[in-house]
Amino acid sequence: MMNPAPLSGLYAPSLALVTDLYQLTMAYGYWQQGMQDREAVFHLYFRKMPFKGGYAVAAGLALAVDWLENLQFTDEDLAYLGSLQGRKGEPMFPAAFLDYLRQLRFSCDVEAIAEGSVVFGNEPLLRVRGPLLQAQLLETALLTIINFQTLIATKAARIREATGPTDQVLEFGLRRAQGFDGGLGASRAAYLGGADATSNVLAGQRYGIPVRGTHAHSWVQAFGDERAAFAAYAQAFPDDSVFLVDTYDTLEGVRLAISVARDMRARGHELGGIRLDSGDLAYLSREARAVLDEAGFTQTRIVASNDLEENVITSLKQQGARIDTWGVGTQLVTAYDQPALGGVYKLAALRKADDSGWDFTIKLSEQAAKTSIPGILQVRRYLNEYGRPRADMLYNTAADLPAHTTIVDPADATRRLPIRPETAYRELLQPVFSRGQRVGQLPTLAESRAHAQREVQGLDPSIRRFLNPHIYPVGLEAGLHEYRTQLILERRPVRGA
Ligand SMILES: Nc1ncnc2c1ncn2[C@@H]1O[C@H](COP(=O)(O)OP(=O)(O)OP(=O)(O)O)[C@@H](O)[C@H]1O
Ligand SMILES: O=P(O)(O)OC[C@H]1O[C@H](OP(=O)(O)OP(=O)(O)O)[C@H](O)[C@@H]1O
Ligand SMILES: O=C(O)c1cccnc1
Repeated sequence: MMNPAPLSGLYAPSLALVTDLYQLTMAYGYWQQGMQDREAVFHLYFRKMPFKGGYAVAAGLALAVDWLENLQFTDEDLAYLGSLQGRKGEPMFPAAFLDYLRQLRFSCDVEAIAEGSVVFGNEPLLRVRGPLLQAQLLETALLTIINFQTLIATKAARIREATGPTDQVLEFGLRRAQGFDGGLGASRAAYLGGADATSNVLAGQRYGIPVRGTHAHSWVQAFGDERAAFAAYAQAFPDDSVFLVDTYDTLEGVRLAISVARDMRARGHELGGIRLDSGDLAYLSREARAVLDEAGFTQTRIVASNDLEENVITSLKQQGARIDTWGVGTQLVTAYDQPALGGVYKLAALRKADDSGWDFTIKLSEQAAKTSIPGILQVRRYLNEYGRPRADMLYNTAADLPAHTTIVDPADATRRLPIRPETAYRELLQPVFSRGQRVGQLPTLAESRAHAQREVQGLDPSIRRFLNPHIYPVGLEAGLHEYRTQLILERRPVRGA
């Protein structure tokens, strides 16, 4: 089926108010202090791997780019901000500041990891460098977009891992999604992460995702008689019919589907498939396959749905289920077992007030893993002799990199991985905006999807497994590790015994 070109400009006109109030109060404060143009560097990253998995799939960059390109405060936005009042009834933001916001145009540098890339905890997916006020203002929207997209793309990749590469995965989640926007975003991310199609028609129009579907139980109920319902559906879609066979008795439903399929075949049409939506899907699919094959319908597909997710799919496969198309809704679009990715956006460097260099900043935490990483970071992915990811190193691009680098595990500094100088690598953060202007072309959604599949398949199976996956090594370049340790020691209050 040909798909029309996707619409662009999802976030036009500007959605500048997709932010938390505190971003705007800080912006006002920076402007008042004359700090608005101090150059700053922020990193967006998550710490804990979603779904206790071994990898995540980066997603959302194209949406973030769309939002950034359209970013400006409209007259309506400014009128609303002008109407906000403080506790004593005074305007929260003075007119001069609103005028400043009116002329504000996005002018940051953005580097990002391509959508569909496999990523791990602590790695900046995005690096923003630019005027402090602006770079700070982007935090909430960037996190909203990247957190959700990455979460759902990762869930979809896991479901794809369970089904294997040749089965079909249909995303059926819209009705159970967190609202229209949640459903639309989830359909995009699910496709990027490995789903083949969606039932969500708006996502088909917006993003060019193939749309697919079967029919509901209500269709059968409306006819009362299953055979009549199937025949009527076949009349409407003689070459695109999938019959839902479990409204009354599943195996009887399969026999009726075959009876209608024979009539269809006599008229030169083939039944596309049947759908199972309840009961023991392993048993019923095996039985259905046997009956279909026996009747000569070996190409008729078996679609299954009913609260499916990667563990159930894995179990069904192990039980010899003969399902070749998986309809997955609730568990995928809501990321049911982990409904949020905890990505953060942290300030890592600030130009000195006298412009004589950088101050690298750090946020301390009781938990060592939560202490931020200072610097202007790049992620270098070292590859093994087969071109597969071996280990990732975060390093500060503003410091010299020695010829012989060593990766230090920030959770346990005694764990070190020396890197031979000839080891092949890729730099994952690539320019997307330079001073607010786009750099290069973004891949299409279908290209990012293909990239995701190559990336996940390029990982060692020990990292891809669901149960206690092997932890992929991600560490700090030794010099950066030492510098960070020194900053922590300088900042941490010393308490005597
Ligand atoms: N053979 C199986 N092994 C493991 N899990 C299965 C198997 N068959 C179905 N499931 C899953 O078990 C869960 C519950 O299935 P069950 O048949 O009880 O569904 P249900 O929704 O309660 O049934 P119904 O739709 O008839 O009310 C679903 O997530 C389903 O995908
Ligand atoms: O189970 P999920 O993974 O969320 O997949 C979507 C579900 O939505 C439909 O059920 P619903 O009962 O809403 O309608 P139906 O009459 O079409 O089955 C469909 O039959 C699936 O079971
Ligand atoms: O087309 C289907 O079979 C479908 C669509 C949405 C939800 N459940 C099933």
